[in-house]
Amino acid sequence: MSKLRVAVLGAKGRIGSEAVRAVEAADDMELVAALGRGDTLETLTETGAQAVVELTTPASVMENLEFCVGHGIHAVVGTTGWTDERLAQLNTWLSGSPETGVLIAPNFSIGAVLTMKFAEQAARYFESVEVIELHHPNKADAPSGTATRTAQLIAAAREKAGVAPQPDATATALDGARGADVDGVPVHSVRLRGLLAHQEVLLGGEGETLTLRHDSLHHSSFMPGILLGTRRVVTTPGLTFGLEHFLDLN
Ligand SMILES: NC(=O)C1=CN([C@@H]2O[C@H](COP(=O)(O)OP(=O)(O)OC[C@H]3O[C@@H](n4cnc5c(N)ncnc54)[C@H](OP(=O)(O)O)[C@@H]3O)[C@@H](O)[C@H]2O)C=CC1
Ligand SMILES: O=C(O)C1=N[C@H](C(=O)O)C[C@H](O)C1
Repeated sequence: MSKLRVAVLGAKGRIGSEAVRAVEAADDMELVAALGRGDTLETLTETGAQAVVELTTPASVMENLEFCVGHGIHAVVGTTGWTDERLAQLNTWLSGSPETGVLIAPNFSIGAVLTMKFAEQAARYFESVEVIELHHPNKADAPSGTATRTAQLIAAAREKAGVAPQPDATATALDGARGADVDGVPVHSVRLRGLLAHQEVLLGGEGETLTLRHDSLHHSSFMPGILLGTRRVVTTPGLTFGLEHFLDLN
């Protein structure tokens, strides 16, 4: 069987360099390009890349995806910074290339995806919920894409269940003391040397609390998800948001 021809964008970065090694080690894939900043995207067509793993920066990802989708190259995207406007733009590009698949995964770690799903399930049973994400200090964005997605899922589940806004009697606060407000869910960002990528979802009800915690201890934690996403995206046209859609969860 012929191998899937895969390219990595952001190949010199923290996660991109790990992805290069993971693709090289996968029996069913061939790494045809490993591109960094300044490298030409034409390399993707010249090398016949069928799928791209996009791990760059929010400032670069849209230009890269416009090229990939425009050339019918499937994409697996870990880069953060997704807004409704960006998703609409991407869908417009995809409508002009209906056989192309794009997976955007706020987090490729299976444990992190499950944490999001568990938080979504638990959200309607508790009065209060707050998210704390903790990352290495070189991370460019806050809150993390994972925390933003987690808060959005929680908020949607609570709205669907008709849960009242959570209690919070704060009358005065220093700017930022109560975190960022993501759809009504407070999200707190910690940046600390020694950490990689961690998240806690704190849920509180009458006389009890539930804490969901996930820790990515090494960039290898993201690789099974990247490889799974790459294998699946080539047969899944259109936009898929979240690795959970490829995990056969019910
Ligand atoms: N979904 C997930 O599971 C995960 C997502 N991420 C996300 O992935 C992104 C990258 O993270 P991380 O590796 O830590 O960041 P890094 O800064 O270490 O890596 C990004 C790399 O992309 C390069 N780059 C920038 N623009 C381009 C471009 N146009 N073409 C090719 N390469 C480019 C950068 O080059 P230069 O240094 O010259 O700027 C850098 O080498 C972030 O958005 C992060 O949040 C990270 C981990 C897991
Ligand atoms: O920048 C990182 O490191 C990570 N970014 C992603 C995010 O913002 O959620 C995924 C993971 O948390 C690691």
